[in-house]
This record gives sequence, structure tokens and C-alpha cells, in this order.
Amino acid sequence: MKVAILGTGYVGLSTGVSLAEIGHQVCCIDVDEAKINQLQQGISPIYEPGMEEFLTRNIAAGRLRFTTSHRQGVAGAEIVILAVGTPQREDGSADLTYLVEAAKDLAAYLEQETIVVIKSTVPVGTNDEVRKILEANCHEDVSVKMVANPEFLRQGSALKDTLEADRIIIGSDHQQAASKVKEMYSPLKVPCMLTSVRSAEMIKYASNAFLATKISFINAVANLCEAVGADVTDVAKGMGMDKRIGNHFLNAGIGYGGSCFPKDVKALWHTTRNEEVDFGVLAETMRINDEQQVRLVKKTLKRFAGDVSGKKIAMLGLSFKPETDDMREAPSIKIAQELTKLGAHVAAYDPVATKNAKRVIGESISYADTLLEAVTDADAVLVVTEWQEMKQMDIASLGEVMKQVIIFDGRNCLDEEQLRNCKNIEYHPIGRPAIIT
Ligand SMILES: NC(=O)C1=CN([C@@H]2O[C@H](COP(=O)(O)OP(=O)(O)OC[C@H]3O[C@@H](n4cnc5c(N)ncnc54)[C@H](O)[C@@H]3O)[C@@H](O)[C@H]2O)C=CC1
Ligand SMILES: O=C(O)[C@H]1O[C@H](OP(=O)(O)OP(=O)(O)OC[C@H]2O[C@@H](n3ccc(=O)[nH]c3=O)[C@H](O)[C@@H]2O)[C@H](O)[C@@H](O)[C@@H]1O
Repeated sequence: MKVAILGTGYVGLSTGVSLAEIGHQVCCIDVDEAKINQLQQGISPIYEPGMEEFLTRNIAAGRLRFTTSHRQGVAGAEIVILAVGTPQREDGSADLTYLVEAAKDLAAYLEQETIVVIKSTVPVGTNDEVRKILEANCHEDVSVKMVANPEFLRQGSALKDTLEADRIIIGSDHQQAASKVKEMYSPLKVPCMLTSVRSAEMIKYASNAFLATKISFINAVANLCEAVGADVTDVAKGMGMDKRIGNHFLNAGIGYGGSCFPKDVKALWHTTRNEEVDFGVLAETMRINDEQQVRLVKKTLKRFAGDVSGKKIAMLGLSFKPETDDMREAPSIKIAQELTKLGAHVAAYDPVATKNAKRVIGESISYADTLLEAVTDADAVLVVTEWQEMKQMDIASLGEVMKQVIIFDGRNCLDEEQLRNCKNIEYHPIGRPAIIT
């Protein structure tokens, strides 16, 4: 099948390479010329494990092309997928500017049988609005068939999540269009659920909001565990053994970040307000998350009797989670700002996100080139992102370079046995008893 994709972010790119991998002819279009130039050479503009291998292979096989020209990209496509960004507006609602622009860019080139798929995360009703824009701007012979096909990939495992998804949601009011999209995905052997456009749009928001709520719930349990002397890791394990609860997304820590959970929970909350539907649990999910993001700062402050000014704090990890250089809504931003406000010197280290972090956090903190440089002469270490390098760090040798080994683990990712075998350390995880040797 010939497929065009508008947008080469995580979603557009992962979808593009995956569809090419299963044999389709794919053309990815982006308005960002620099990105397209890189992609044409097989260079990925995003850090995503395996992406360049997939790019190179499919470009060489002639199944994957990149262009800035909507005319060239859309020509002859049976299916056009919109995968542009839908960021959040000031009031929390979804900003559909890019999507509206993309629809206008596309409309003139739609051919009679083209199916338009919205893969971006969009509020209920958006497919109808985009259909109206397309109809107002396309050739009169074209009858626009919309399909809502939300994406569920995670950054860092985007390709695996696309190729081995749990489900593919296909929402359309045109049976023929839905069948065609189902056929496009059929080599993947992933279960497809066909539904209405509006239900498909809602499935995406409800899924992200549910996962975010699961995280806030376990973080609230973790805080309670700390107060009553229980261990949240065991509590989560015990809860997760119940199949109705499930053991995924019950890792307590410093709250969720990233380009989607924060913005999607806010957008859904905004919809509930517009529709005057009471959905208080979303407000609580957001409130708990806001507080959890600064929990490490509060713990550090308490440990130093309310004064961290002049202290060197090593912050290990900057990206919102491992295996990505994405800094969008990363908890590290708030932690760095709060510690700096309190007069601490923050020395941050991240294996891949430093360049992006400098743009977001700026020069109010210092950036180390190595983990060792960050922890040298530090008064405390804060583990903020659970990169493999942090998990494997040699805790015993910290005593040789730090003033005193005090560790606050925001991801509960360090090895307890190793910690217990070290001398003169203080270890403060989240929702678990501290280890002091
Ligand atoms: N990042 C993620 O992990 C996931 C994102 N989503 C959703 O998918 C959508 C896209 O997200 P990302 O891939 O992260 O976006 P992104 O913001 O990283 O990339 C979007 C791309 O679209 C391009 N673009 C903007 N206007 C265009 C136009 N008129 N024509 C062609 N290209 C245009 C931009 O230049 C940019 O390269 C969002 O709605 C997001 O909520 C859904 C699941 C996972
Ligand atoms: O709509 C989206 O964009 C995507 O959002 C999330 O994917 P992603 O943001 O890439 O990352 P996750 O692995 O879900 O992690 C999100 C945040 O939650 C945190 N988290 C996750 C799991 C957990 O148990 N505890 C926890 O604190 C992570 O550290 C991270 O900050 C969803 O998992 C995807 O299904 C969805 O497609």
C-alpha cells in the first residue's frame, strides 16, 4: 500500500519505519527542512534505540522516503496519516494549530479514494472538525473518509511498541475505510478493535489518564508507606499479583513526566470542565504528581536541617525517563529549579539528555560530562532517572569522592544488597525504609 505520513516526531517516524518494515511504500512529510535532510541520510533526529537501523534498511530497500513537499508526499497515497504534535495550551486544553495547518496543507492534494487517519492524540470531536477543514479545501470530487487511529507507543521502546502493540484501535464511521486501515496493519498480527471515531478518540485519553492515575495512586501509597513503616516495592508486588490490578505501572518514584501524560491528563480534565462532568480523580492525579516531583527536594532539605545553601548536589539523570533524550515535563526541571532557589549548587549528569536539558533548564546548574565528575565533592546524590549507568554505579567507591555518601533514590533503582554491604552510607529511597550503614 502507498502511505503518506505528516509529521516525523516519535509517532510519525515510528509509524513510518514500521509500515515500511512490513512492506508498504511510505513517504514521510515534515515542514522542518533540517529534520528531513537528516532523515534522508538515515540519521534520526530523535534518540530512539534501533531507529537508525530501521531507517537505513528501509531507505535502502526503497520503501521509505522523506520530503518537505506535501504535493510530492501525498501524490498517489491510499492512506494519509496525520501525526503532528498536539501540545497543550495555557489553559490545559489541546492546541490543534499544527493539526489544522497540516489538514490545510494536505487538502488540495487529496485524491478521490484517499483515507485520512488521525494518529495524533486529539480531543473527542476533532476528527469531525478536521473532516470539515478538508472538505472545505479539497477538490469537489473527493469524499473525505476519516479514521481515528490513536497511538500507544512509549518513547525509548517506540519501535517494539509499534511492531508488537497490545492493540490497534480503528475508529471510523466508514466501514470500508476502517477495513482498509485494518488491512494496512494486518502483517503485524496485532489485535484490532473497530469502533466509532469518538470512542477511539476517547480510548486514547482514558488510557493515558488511567496509567497516570495508577502512578499517582502508587506514589500516594508510597508516601503512606514511609509514614507507617511499610515498603512500597513489596506492597506494589503484592497488589500486582492480583490479575485485576496487574503489576505494570506501579513503580513509585518522583512522578510522571514526558510529552504526553501531563498534557493529556490536563486536556481530558479540560474536556470534563467544558462538558460539566465531575471527574475529580483527574485533579487529584495531577495534584499528587506536582507534589511528588519535588519530594526529593523536600527530603534533601529535611536531611540538611532546612538549609542546603552552598551544598553541592549531584543530580543523576535529566530526561523524563531512561532511553530517551526528551526533556519535556521531566521532573528534573522542577528539582533543579527548586534546589537552585534554595542556594544549592546542582551538578547534573545524563548520558544523552544534557544538550536538550541545557535548552530547558539553562545555565543555573552545571552539567558534568561523567557520573564521576558529578558526584565528586558532592554533599548528596539524587537519582532522578533510572538509566542503566546509574543502576550499575559502584556505590562503594562513592565514599572516596563524595564528602559524605548520602543518596536519595527517586526511582528506587539502586541495588539493596550492594547498599547494605557498603560502609558509612545513607540511602533514602521512595516509600521504603532508609538504609544507614
Ligand atoms: N511522543 C510520544 O511518545 C507519543 C505521542 N503521541 C501523540 O502523537 C502526536 C505527535 O507526537 P510526537 O511524535 O511526539 O510529535 P513531535 O512534536 O515530536 O513531532 C511532530 C512533527 O510534526 C511536524 N509538523 C508540524 N506541522 C506539520 C505540517 N503541517 N506538515 C507536516 N509536518 C508537520 C513538526 O515539524 C514535527 O517534526 C501528539 O498528538 C502526541 O500527543 C501519541 C503516542 C506517543
Ligand atoms: O501518549 C503517549 O505519548 C504515550 O505516553 C506514555 O509513554 P511515555 O510518555 O513514552 O512513557 P512511560 O513509559 O509511560 O512513562 C511516562 C512517565 O511515567 C513515569 N512512570 C512510569 C511507570 C511507573 O510505574 N512509574 C512512573 O513513575 C515515567 O518515569 C515517566 O516519567 C504511555 O505509556 C504510552 O502508552 C503513550 O502512547
